[in-house]
Amino acid sequence: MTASGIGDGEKGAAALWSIAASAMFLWPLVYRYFPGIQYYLAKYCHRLVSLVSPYIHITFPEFSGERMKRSDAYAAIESYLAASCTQSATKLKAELGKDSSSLTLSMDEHEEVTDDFRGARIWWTSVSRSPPQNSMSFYPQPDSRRYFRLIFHRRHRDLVVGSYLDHVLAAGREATFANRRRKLYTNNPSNNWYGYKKSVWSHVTFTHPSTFATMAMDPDKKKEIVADLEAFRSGKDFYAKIGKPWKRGYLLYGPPGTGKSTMIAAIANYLDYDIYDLELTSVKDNTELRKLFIETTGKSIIVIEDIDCSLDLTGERKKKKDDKEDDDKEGSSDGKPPVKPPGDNEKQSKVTLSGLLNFIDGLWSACGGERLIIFTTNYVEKLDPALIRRGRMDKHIEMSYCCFEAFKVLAANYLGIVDGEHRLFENVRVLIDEVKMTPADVAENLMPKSGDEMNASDRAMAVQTNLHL
Ligand SMILES: Nc1ncnc2c1ncn2[C@@H]1O[C@H](COP(=O)(O)OP(=O)(O)OP(=O)(O)O)[C@@H](O)[C@H]1O
Ligand SMILES: [Mg+2]
Repeated sequence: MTASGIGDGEKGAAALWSIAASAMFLWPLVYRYFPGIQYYLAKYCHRLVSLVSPYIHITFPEFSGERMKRSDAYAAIESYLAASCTQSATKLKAELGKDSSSLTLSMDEHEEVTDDFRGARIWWTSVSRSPPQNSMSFYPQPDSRRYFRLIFHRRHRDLVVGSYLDHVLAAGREATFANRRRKLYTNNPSNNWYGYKKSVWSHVTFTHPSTFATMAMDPDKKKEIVADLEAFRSGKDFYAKIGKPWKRGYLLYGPPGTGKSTMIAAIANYLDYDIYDLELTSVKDNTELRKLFIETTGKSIIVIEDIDCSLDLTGERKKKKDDKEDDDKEGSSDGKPPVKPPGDNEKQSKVTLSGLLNFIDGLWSACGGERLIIFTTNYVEKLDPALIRRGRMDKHIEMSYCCFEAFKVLAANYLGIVDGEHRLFENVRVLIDEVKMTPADVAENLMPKSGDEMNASDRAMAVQTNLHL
């Protein structure tokens, strides 16, 4: 019986091996004649599993909206998992944290962690799928697609969908904001020759030290600006109530060296916002401008410096042979002038004034909210009134020559002289109103020139001498 049993077992094993070998042999043939079979097999297997499995899967892809924009939900989940679940993860990735001295850990790809919420156990997996590689292609391969997968038991469905996901998104957003290092973005030049571009913005960490305390300007004006920023920051409900998108436009105008760029840095530091420094002359057309806008995040400042140099507002439009064909639909009909980058006609940007107006307060400008848009110019009178009317540029701030109050701030910053207690201050007070000197010029005179050679008095004297000239 034993012998016959062994014999049957051997026969069974042999039969199994022969079926497996036949399957292995036949599979390429089946695959060849029914190329879509893999898809159907996977589909029906999945259906079968979901019929018997009590678990529900939800995926959160990194890019949504036809890959136009990185998903906020994905970013929030990434931060949430980094903050609350990395203890149990064994594969982690590290990045520099907010102050650049400590490292922030987050979940690496293909890692799984668990989370517990009001008695329910939840599994999170980070997945990355590479697209099929085409070794013969001249074009760069697209990036891999990443997503988070959430798995939980059916009986927790209401809890997870109703409360847990809200909790994850809220905690994740908070963690993102607390951990982030502020960024200074600039727009990448238009598509390269094969039309492929990874991201419309590139960034560096924003570390400008300017603050309102170091800004040299009339103190009343300073207070007014700070109050305006405060009202904006806390005005979410108010903007919703009056039916306006949560954004505000600032126009900073004045001669060179009066602190317009310094003011932008001070505003960003005060509000703790990112800066998007938009180089308009390298934007190809209105469509690209809109794309750039969509890719900006909330709590940010969009800056266009020297707007008078970016847009030709004299109305003279260079006629090119192929102008008609090339004109952007939105821009060509209104006869508004295009942006003229200096020099190179071939690469001429086709952003129009109407495109820019749309960018500031068209329908798209409402995406996201909590954004300041700041224009700077040396020649406010050159700008089209439509561009700077209230509603687009809500607050006009004149940055002017150095007044005595501003000088006192610079003296305190550069020389450590507080409350105007210096014998030369009376002379400066009289002279500074007579001579137009920019804060940049005053600051340069107050800079120590060679180590400790020059003391505070000498530097104050240098300012006075310059005022006499
Ligand atoms: N109001 C100010 N308060 C403090 N520092 C100032 C001020 N204005 C100018 N400065 C100093 O002068 C330098 C140049 O100023 P800034 O670049 O802000 O001028 P700007 O108005 O942007 O000039 P431009 O029109 O040429 O761009 C700054 O680095 C800063 O040190
Ligand atoms: Mg500037």
